[in-house]
Amino acid sequence: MQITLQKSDVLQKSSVKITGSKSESNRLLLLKALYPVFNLENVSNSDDSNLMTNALATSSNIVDIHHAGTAMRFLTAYFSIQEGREVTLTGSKRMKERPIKVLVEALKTLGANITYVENEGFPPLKITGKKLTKNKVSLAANVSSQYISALLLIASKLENGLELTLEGEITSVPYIKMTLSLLNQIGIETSFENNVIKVKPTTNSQQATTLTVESDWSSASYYFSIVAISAIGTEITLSAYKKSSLQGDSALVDIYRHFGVETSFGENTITLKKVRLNVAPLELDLKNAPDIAQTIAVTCFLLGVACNLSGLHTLKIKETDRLVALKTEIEKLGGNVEITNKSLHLKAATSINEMVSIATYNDHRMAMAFAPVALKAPVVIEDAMVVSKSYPTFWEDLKTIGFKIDTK
Ligand SMILES: O=C(O)C1=C[C@@H](OP(=O)(O)O)[C@@H](O)[C@H](O)C1
Ligand SMILES: C=C(OP(=O)(O)O)C(=O)O
Repeated sequence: MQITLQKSDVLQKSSVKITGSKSESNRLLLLKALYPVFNLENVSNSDDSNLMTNALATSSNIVDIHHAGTAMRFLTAYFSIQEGREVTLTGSKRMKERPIKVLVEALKTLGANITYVENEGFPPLKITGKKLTKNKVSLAANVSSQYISALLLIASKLENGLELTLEGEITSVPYIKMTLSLLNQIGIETSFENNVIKVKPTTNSQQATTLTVESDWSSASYYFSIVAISAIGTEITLSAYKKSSLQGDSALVDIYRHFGVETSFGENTITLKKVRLNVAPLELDLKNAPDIAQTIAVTCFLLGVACNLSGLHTLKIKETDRLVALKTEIEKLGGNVEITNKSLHLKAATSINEMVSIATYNDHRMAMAFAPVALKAPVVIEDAMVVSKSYPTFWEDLKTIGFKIDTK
């Protein structure tokens, strides 16, 4: 489905309730399968979390997780310890291009039985579950933090726990810390010192408790962008959020101050308000928050502000090569972008082309990051339902805050 977003005015004051974090949800769903003593509230209604729920519930020996990176990586570890079960874990065409060797090698070092069904180093995988007897492994930490989180999520089920040594520069660190915090919340002991993470084996004494997933900060980023390019005084209130978040993308609060957006915290809300017009060029390292790179690049383009974004080395192996996709689509709108393997450089734009058709490359974040363009010029978003990967009601929610959306 293709949609046309018409030039529209965001309501001066509006509010949106956003679904639970898909990162927190997919960790907690897996932990609940391992320790069925706790209840979850505000679980994400995203495709990726529904896929995770179904994959954990099925008894089928073929599990297809489509585009869901966290599900692919976390379930590789999960099925490795399901003794006596044989599963082929597969995904979309793109998933078969997203590397998984670092995780597979680490699990094999611990004793897992995993083979590649098609191409060496990539899904699909045939996993024969067994008891893993080793407890020490080193792995590269500069490719994807999801490999590390996957190992940590099963670590307390190994008879001697786990000691992970992280090699190289550690990428996406807040996601690793999120995993450790969630383990701690259900009573599992961990430590993270220098480049070594230790997880103690469980005593099976987890307390029954209810854990509430905070809403998704990456989804909130699109509203930060909308407020940033709106008139002074525009306010959007989002729920349910808290000040001490486990999600690294809560760095949005500091980052968008640069764009004249002030954030205030209510009891379980954040209110974003545009307070200042002048914006200086931006230099930013996003290695701790890769998922908001697209949002920020488009905000800068729409504000006519130059930016140099670094720390983007993981973007090439996500839902699409996000660096190439950003350059292509921003340039269709009239922007000037240079990219390397790990950075993006945008020149200050002076105008914007109308009725450009934005390709989304099976990437939810391409569709959502370019939606704010409509505030400057009418724009077409191709394959718009791609947003369901993380935020299925995105377009409905945009309508409630004043966007005009025509469906074709
Ligand atoms: O652990 C997670 O929930 C995630 C980790 C990040 O991936 P990388 O560590 O591969 O950068 C992030 O981009 C992804 O959307 C979610
Ligand atoms: C990269 C993402 O997801 P995943 O790696 O889990 O597919 C994302 O949601 O931006």
